[in-house]
Amino acid sequence: MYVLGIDGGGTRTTAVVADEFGNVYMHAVAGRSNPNTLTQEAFEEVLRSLLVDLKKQNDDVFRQLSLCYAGIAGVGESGRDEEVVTLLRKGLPPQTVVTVQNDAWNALYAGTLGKPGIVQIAGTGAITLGVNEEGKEARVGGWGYLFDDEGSGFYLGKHALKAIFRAYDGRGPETSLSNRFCKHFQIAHVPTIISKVYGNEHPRSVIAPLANIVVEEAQQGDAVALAITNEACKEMVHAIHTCHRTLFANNHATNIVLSGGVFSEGPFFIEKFRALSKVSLPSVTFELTKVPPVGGAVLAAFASEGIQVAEDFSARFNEQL
Ligand SMILES: Nc1ncnc2c1ncn2[C@@H]1O[C@H](COP(=O)(O)OP(=O)(O)OP(=O)(O)O)[C@@H](O)[C@H]1O
Repeated sequence: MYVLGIDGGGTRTTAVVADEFGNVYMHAVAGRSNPNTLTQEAFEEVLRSLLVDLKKQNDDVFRQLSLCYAGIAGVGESGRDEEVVTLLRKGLPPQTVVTVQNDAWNALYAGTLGKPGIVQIAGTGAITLGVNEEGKEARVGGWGYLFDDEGSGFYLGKHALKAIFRAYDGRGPETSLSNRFCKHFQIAHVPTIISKVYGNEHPRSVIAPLANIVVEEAQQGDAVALAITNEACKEMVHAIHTCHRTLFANNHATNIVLSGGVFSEGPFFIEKFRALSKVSLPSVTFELTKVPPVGGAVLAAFASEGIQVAEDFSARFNEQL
């Protein structure tokens, strides 16, 4: 069975046609596709060009597409799902069943390989989502960087900035983050960071990338950086517990997937998550995604029809992508 998976993000949109064995037939990339940050024409053009590109690559397979699952950023809360379904239908063969969801679901299935579970995403922003065996869905957090998004890159960066200014004043302990941030911004003194944060770029784009440094310093043993990452993990585990309680019995053997740039140093976080939930959620397992998000979209398409994929799906998919 041929399936089209689409991962529409804030920077680019990826589409892949694959089968249940993980064979990849077509692969196309276009610009960002969050409908809330694009004009209607620009949004339609991204999806149209993506489908035209795929069709050109292999018209024979394209005509046989059974399912299309598009996980698109900004879709869900905005209530624009139906509009996106209609748009995709225009460019797809008549028999193709189209499903449109928020792109966070791609991340879940990229880890659970199509099974129920929970995903904790921590990129620039953060959100917790899950689905159970009955198809019930739950979402916790991710309501915006100004007051939510605990555990995100922005959260880590913001708390680290707070800490270096406290250290500068003598209100808080010394931290290696001060030197690291000065080097990062190529400045000599901590207060000069202010002009960088309140400069021309959006503060989120300046603050979130500091997360790499925070995690590096935490791994090097800096107590302040370590406390920030520990607090972030506690917050995320709180969100995971809340989501879990809504969907599963306490002793359910749930897959909890960690996805997003903040988890690049996977084992460091997995260990913390395990320790924090050892008593409260003894049967859960934490894991990183096994295929890229677009692979998660393909898996979500199969899951939506109750189709089991081959055991070596991820290995073949990753090899062929
Ligand atoms: N090795 C690393 N260790 C810790 N954090 C990292 C690492 N690499 C990247 N990050 C952080 O991950 C974040 C970006 O992650 P990602 O690319 O998944 O997010 P995004 O797609 O831009 O945002 P979102 O998922 O919120 O839409 C940044 O805050 C960055 O600092």
